[in-house]
Amino acid sequence: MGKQTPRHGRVVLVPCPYQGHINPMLHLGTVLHSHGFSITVIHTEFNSPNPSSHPEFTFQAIPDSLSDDQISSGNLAAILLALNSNCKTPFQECITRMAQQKMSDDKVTCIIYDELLYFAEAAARHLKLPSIILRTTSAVTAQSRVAIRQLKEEGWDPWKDSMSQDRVPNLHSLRFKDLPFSIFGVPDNFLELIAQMYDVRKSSAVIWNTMDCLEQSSLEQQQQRCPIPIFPLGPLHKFAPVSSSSLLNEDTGCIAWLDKQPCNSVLYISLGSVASIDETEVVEMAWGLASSRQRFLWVVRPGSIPGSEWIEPLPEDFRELVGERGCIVKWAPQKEVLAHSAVGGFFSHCGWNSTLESISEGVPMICKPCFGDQRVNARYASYVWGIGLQLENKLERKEIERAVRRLMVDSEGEEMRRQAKKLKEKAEICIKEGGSSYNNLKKLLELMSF
Ligand SMILES: O=c1ccn([C@@H]2O[C@H](COP(=O)(O)OP(=O)(O)O[C@H]3O[C@H](CO)[C@@H](O)[C@H](O)[C@H]3O)[C@@H](O)[C@H]2O)c(=O)[nH]1
Repeated sequence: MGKQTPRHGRVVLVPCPYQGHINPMLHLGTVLHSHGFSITVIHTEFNSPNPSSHPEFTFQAIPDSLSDDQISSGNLAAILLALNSNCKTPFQECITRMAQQKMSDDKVTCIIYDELLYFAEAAARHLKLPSIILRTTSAVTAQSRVAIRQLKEEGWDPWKDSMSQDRVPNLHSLRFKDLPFSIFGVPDNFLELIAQMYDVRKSSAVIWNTMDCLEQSSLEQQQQRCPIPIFPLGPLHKFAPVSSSSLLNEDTGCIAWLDKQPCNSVLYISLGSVASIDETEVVEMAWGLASSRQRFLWVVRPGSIPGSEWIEPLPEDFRELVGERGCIVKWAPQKEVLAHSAVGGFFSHCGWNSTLESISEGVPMICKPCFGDQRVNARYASYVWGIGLQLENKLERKEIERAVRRLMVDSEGEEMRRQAKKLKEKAEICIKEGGSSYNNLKKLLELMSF
């Protein structure tokens, strides 16, 4: 699709202040900017994105009134509910100020908000502006969140059954243990969030960072239930020129290290920006990696091992033993890493961005979901798409050693790599001219000429 001028007005983006949500929102912003929209990102003070990563956008912070105690509690559901009640007024005031300051040909024409920040929809209505939802998880996740609510209404206790291997009625690929339970906060908070997120009646459309080729039937089912149009535009990071929107500093030295490793020989390990892993499991992980005798690039986020600043719990003799065979960093340029020819596998928590990024580069996965939608993604990667193997239990060295060798050495891993390459090709077709995401973008742009 060629670039269009003149500009179509200003779109306000409202990202949820976590890395896995900021990334797809800013990628979407880049896509819209390349099609003639001016972009303003209105964000919370908490976890604010780095404006220098996108000099073509305008950034405006609004007060979020989160206390230090709330932030450090890690209780995501409570933080999100607080953001939704604290941010509506400052957000409205910010847009009103923008309207007073801007020229009339650059007025705000639309608000696009993360599904978790539904306050933006109420504010948009108050300001008489159209709003669009961005969904940053999979379509199956949406189906299964709604299923949790329905099961609850029918008298089941999904929290009690959260380790059950039984299949979920009407979602036959999933077991109860794959449902996207939140480990944060009380169930009632979680159910309230779900109810708000999927009440779409007052918005104009839903943009979804997923692809028809991955989730066609779930998307069709979602569209049947949804009174507004759904536009699957994934993978968004491939639609836009990749510019980093990292909240943490990326250690680019690991790319030089990868350059020295043979093709498909390195297992990349990362659990995303939120999940943590306890000290015992980290040590098990280390010894599992050591005895697998495979090369690895391991992201250990500072603070992600509770009680430690960084990798203090890793035994000294492990670090000596792996020597040149392993590289440990605090944060990596993940998309570049996954695209590197030396990377042959991804040990992932299966956050939706990581899953899409792995698929986009044809890299098979060892799936170790930690919470929420990661369980659904891990199940789909392993059981439905055949591009990964899932670790079902607490991390234990023998199981890790076996999994690493199955993926990186055995013919089973080769087969998953073949499957992953096929999905990569399908994803590439989605965003090319005539592909489903490409066509959906065209339709979205028509709708956005409000
Ligand atoms: O060293 C690293 C590690 C990660 N990333 C990036 O960080 C993002 C991580 O996103 P994701 O894989 O989705 O994981 P989380 O950070 O855990 O994301 C949260 O948000 C996602 C989208 O809603 C959900 O799917 C997850 O379950 C939820 O934890 C990705 O774009 C990665 O490329 C880096 O750039 N460098």
